Amino acid sequence: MILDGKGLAARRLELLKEDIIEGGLTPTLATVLVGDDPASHMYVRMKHRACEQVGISSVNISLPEDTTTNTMLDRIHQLNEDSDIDGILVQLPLPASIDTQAVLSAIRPEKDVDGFHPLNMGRLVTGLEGPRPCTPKGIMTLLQEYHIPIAGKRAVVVGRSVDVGRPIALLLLHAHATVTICHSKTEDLPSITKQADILVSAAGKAGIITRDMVKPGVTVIDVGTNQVNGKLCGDVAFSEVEPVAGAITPVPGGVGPMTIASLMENTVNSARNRCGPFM
Ligand SMILES: NC(=O)C1=CN([C@@H]2O[C@H](COP(=O)(O)OP(=O)(O)OC[C@H]3O[C@@H](n4cnc5c(N)ncnc54)[C@H](OP(=O)(O)O)[C@@H]3O)[C@@H](O)[C@H]2O)C=CC1
Ligand SMILES: Nc1nc(=O)c2c([nH]1)NC[C@@H]1CN(c3ccc(C(=O)N[C@@H](CCC(=O)O)C(=O)O)cc3)C=[N+]21
Repeated sequence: MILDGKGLAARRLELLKEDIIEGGLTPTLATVLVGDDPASHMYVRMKHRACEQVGISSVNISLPEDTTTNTMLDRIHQLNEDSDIDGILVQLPLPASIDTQAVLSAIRPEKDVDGFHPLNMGRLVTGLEGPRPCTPKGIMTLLQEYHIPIAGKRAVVVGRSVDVGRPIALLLLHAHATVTICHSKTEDLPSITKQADILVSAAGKAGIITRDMVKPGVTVIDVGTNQVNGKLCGDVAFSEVEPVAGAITPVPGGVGPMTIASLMENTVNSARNRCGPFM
């Protein structure tokens, strides 16, 4: 079975559009984009297009590659103070000269639609309500929509980044999976991935998950977005893994659109909570 993230995301955006109208909400998202990496520009454009589609106002702040951490902090501060702005997204990665953690920590937690602020990360660890990182949130929505059993199952996450690997491992743990996190120092990766009932690959390495590394019937979530000869492909060797998998996300059309739908949901939640913080 193919897990159709593109279709599900489109349905979620339609529902969100109705929620915005019914709630009389006027959500506004601000994106901050530094430098001229074409992929980052494309992703930010996609986010603004989704905003337009659901009725979220959006503004983009583009800054040059040589922007300093202090200038970034000033801009974040202005957005924090601007009562018209509900959500702030700083497109990652930032140039190496900018202190990413300092920037993410400067965003008011109530406006942190990526869920990357340390306070919101703490809420994620403890299981308190709060904005969840968009890609992991989108993956959980996809698993729930397709009624993939999680409780008691073995989940293996390949990748331990702060934005994807760690938070998806925690969300799966909260849903009562038995979770293993793998990374570049993991020894004998195939022996671990073969145990997975749910395998999430967020390594950013085209084709690292092959047929011999998975158990028949596994649910495969492919987060990877890799450019190979000008073509977008995931971490999973799709054509050989798909026949043995019970369910699998395609790239494109899987996790990516769900990430954007989650961002829209987090922005609307911020607008709903405008009068008070997340509880
Ligand atoms: N579709 C979407 O919505 C999104 C897609 N992405 C994509 O997902 C991928 C991962 O993103 P992100 O988490 O930010 O990337 P990072 O580069 O920050 O993290 C990659 C992780 O994978 C691990 N890793 C790398 N190579 C291997 C290997 N051969 N075996 C085992 N583990 C390995 C690294 O280990 P170590 O820690 O030891 O270095 C690291 O923990 C990228 O392709 C990115 O473009 C990201 C966000 C959203
Ligand atoms: N602060 C921050 N938050 C993010 O959420 C964030 C980020 N920075 N930096 C980069 C990554 C990457 N990311 C994607 C979003 C959508 C698609 C997506 O929709 N992809 C389409 C394909 C697009 C195409 O055709 O190339 C798909 O998979 O179907 C992919 C990747 C969000 N990220």
